[in-house]
Amino acid sequence: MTTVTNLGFPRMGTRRELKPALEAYWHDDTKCASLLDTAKQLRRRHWTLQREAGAQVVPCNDFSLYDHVLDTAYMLDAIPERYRALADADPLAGYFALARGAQRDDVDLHALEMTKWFDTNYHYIVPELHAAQTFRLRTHKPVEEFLEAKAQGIDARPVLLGPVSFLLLSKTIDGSDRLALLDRLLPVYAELLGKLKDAGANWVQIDEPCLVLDQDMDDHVAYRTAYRVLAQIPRPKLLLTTYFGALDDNLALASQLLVDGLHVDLVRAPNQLDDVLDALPRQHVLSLGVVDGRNIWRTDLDHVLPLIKRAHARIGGERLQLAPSCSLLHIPIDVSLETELSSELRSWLSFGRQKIEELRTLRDALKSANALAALEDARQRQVSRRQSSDVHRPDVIARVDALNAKDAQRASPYLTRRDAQRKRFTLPLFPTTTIGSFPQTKDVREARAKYKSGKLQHADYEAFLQEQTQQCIRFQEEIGLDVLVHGEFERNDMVEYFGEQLDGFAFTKHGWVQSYGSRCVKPPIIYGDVQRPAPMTVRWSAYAQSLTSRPMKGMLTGPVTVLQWSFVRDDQPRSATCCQLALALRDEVLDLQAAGIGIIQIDEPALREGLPLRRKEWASYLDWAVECFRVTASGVADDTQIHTHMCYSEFNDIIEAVAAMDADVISIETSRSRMALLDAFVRFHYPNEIGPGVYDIHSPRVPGIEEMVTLLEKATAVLGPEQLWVNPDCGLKTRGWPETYDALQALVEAAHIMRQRVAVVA
Ligand SMILES: Nc1nc2c(c(=O)[nH]1)N[C@@H](CNc1ccc(C(=O)N[C@@H](CCC(=O)N[C@@H](CCC(=O)N[C@@H](CCC(=O)O)C(=O)O)C(=O)O)C(=O)O)cc1)CN2
Ligand code: MET
Ligand SMILES: [Zn+2]
Repeated sequence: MTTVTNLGFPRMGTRRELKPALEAYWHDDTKCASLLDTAKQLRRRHWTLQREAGAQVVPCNDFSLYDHVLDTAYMLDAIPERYRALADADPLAGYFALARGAQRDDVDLHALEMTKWFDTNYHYIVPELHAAQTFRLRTHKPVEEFLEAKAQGIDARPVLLGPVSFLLLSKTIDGSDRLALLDRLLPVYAELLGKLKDAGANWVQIDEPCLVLDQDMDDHVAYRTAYRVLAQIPRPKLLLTTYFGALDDNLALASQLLVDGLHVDLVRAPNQLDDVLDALPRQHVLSLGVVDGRNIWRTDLDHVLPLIKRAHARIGGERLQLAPSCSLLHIPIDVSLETELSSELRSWLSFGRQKIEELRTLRDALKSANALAALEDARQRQVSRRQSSDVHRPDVIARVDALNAKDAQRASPYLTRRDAQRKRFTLPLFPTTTIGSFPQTKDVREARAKYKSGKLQHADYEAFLQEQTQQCIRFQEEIGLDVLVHGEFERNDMVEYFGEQLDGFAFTKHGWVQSYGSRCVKPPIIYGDVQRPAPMTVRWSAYAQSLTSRPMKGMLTGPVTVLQWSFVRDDQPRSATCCQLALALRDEVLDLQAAGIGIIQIDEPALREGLPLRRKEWASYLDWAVECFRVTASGVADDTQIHTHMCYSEFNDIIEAVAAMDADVISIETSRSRMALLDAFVRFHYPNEIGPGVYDIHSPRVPGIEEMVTLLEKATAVLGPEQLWVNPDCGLKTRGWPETYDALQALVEAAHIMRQRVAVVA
């Protein structure tokens, strides 16, 4: 009979219980037992919840105290030498040191790199390997979590990150070939699988998400080798699990690997079903990802049921499993907690629990007529969404339709604008600025929490924010920054803040999704046509400008980033929604200009992560993404200076698109790479101005003046001094005031030194 399964569950808890437990332990390591106890309770609660919702197979080892890639590296003992003493003495402290670094007594360890998990807003820790890397089983976490579930009467299916994806998601520090380590890695996977079998596991979900990427011949050989070796040992059955896209040209390979079943993503890639059915070996189990693990909409069951029936007719119920498209890590847990949403909107939504319930309905619909009522209910929800006048706004559609090429084009070419702007602002060489946010201290967050819960009056909250903004501006003036910012104290998050003010958006109370470690975001939900009922940032920017005679930079989040970090409607192309956002933000840009704000920054840190996973789809994405940015930015006069900001980006592949954005100034993150990320701009002869970050804001460490001067010298060696700005890598919201004060003072001093050096040469 067809089985309802799940591939992974959020870890943080419906009330983010894991977050304070983690942060308490990081602050005070005597809280260790309490952290582990919270974690155990969460696992138990989540297994029970999934069973109650209808999952017959629930995952284990999907839980993590920080990140599952880090767990895998740690388990395999793939930890760099510098952490080893600490990890041996105190395994938990060693584990977190890899993720967060450690400074105490005689220990000073920096953290491993963190990067985006495929095209999600989740970040994983990048394992750091080298040519002489060896592996062994350092922990038995998957076995322990399997036994923990078993003790609770649950026969869970352990999740492992597969050996090939593990290597492909890692990096080597010596430039050696990651896949060359496979031979050494496989015996450890074999040992682990043997132990899982001994513990009683019948099946293991082995994730190889890299199978949806462009993979070359070497990668293919690695998959073949891996699963041939793992076929030769006594082990549980393996469900080879792929998600976030189509197998496409990797399908033949995936179906030939010596495993026992295959999971495919039919949400992102519904069209692959027939090919998958054709390729599937006769004994294989097939797991169909039919509800969207990446988004929060209820599934159109009438659309999905025929797919399932087709598979059922071909392979029968025994070999068929129904699942979310991917782990539910990327969505919140339970929509029934969102009592403040309108009941109509809520009826369109499905969070983790509801996704599993939908799978149960589908399973029931396959086998009996009893599910008719549930199907009809689901149908009504779709109809109500399709017909809602809240969703569909003819005036918005008309405005998008009326867009033309001129709307995406500044009035004059860059050099003309540059002259107009130089006349207007008379900035020195190496102008200094920051990226927008200043420390979001506990005070700021507490005041907002009190205001939102009604414990702080509106006027008092306003006065508090004004006070913060004033202090921030005084501080910037004192240390001598050239272009100021207001500090973003009024914003909870750079995306949520805008979502809260736009029509077509809804926001949740408990819809937290893990971004990295204990840090979460609450992505807004774009459910309808987007419109801006009133200016969003003008009041704070104008207030800030009124406090200083220096230029105040307006601060907006760009359309692509708002899109990328929200839950986006699935009833029209993402590009259409992005276009609506671009128009709403264009109006904001124009209102800022009208209010006298002459410099406006439009942040697009997520532009690059929105790139499709397959290269053949890049061009069409970049076309509309850049176009949307330009629609937002292009309405202004020549002497209004448009900045953009992109952090965590590798620019080599997309430099043409970045240039096509035609921002007058772009700030980027370059300090960790010691300016290496600048190479693309140099090679491309990027014509506009650039602020390469000279201060790594991800660490409390304060960079010295000379260190920043050295970075600026490097930049000046390859770009003209008149092209360069001086700024940190990103906003300062996660920093504290003391280090911010010292670091920015040093940054201004570094710019002074550069000005003198250039003047002497001239
Ligand atoms: N959307 C988004 N995605 C992003 C980024 C980003 O800035 N935004 N940056 C990159 C890195 N990701 C990050 C993600 C989250 C955080 C972060 O600091 N998150 C905060 C929550 C931020 C927030 O929304 N805060 C709200 C709510 C704060 C809160 O939890 N309030 C408590 C009470 C707090 C108190 O009394 O101290 C409550 O409501 O219970 C606010 O400031 O208003 C956290 O997890 O701690 C930082 C970086 C990539 N993706
Ligand atoms: C993740 S990019 C952040 C940009 C934003 N203006 C800030 O300074 O926080
Ligand atoms: Zn940034």
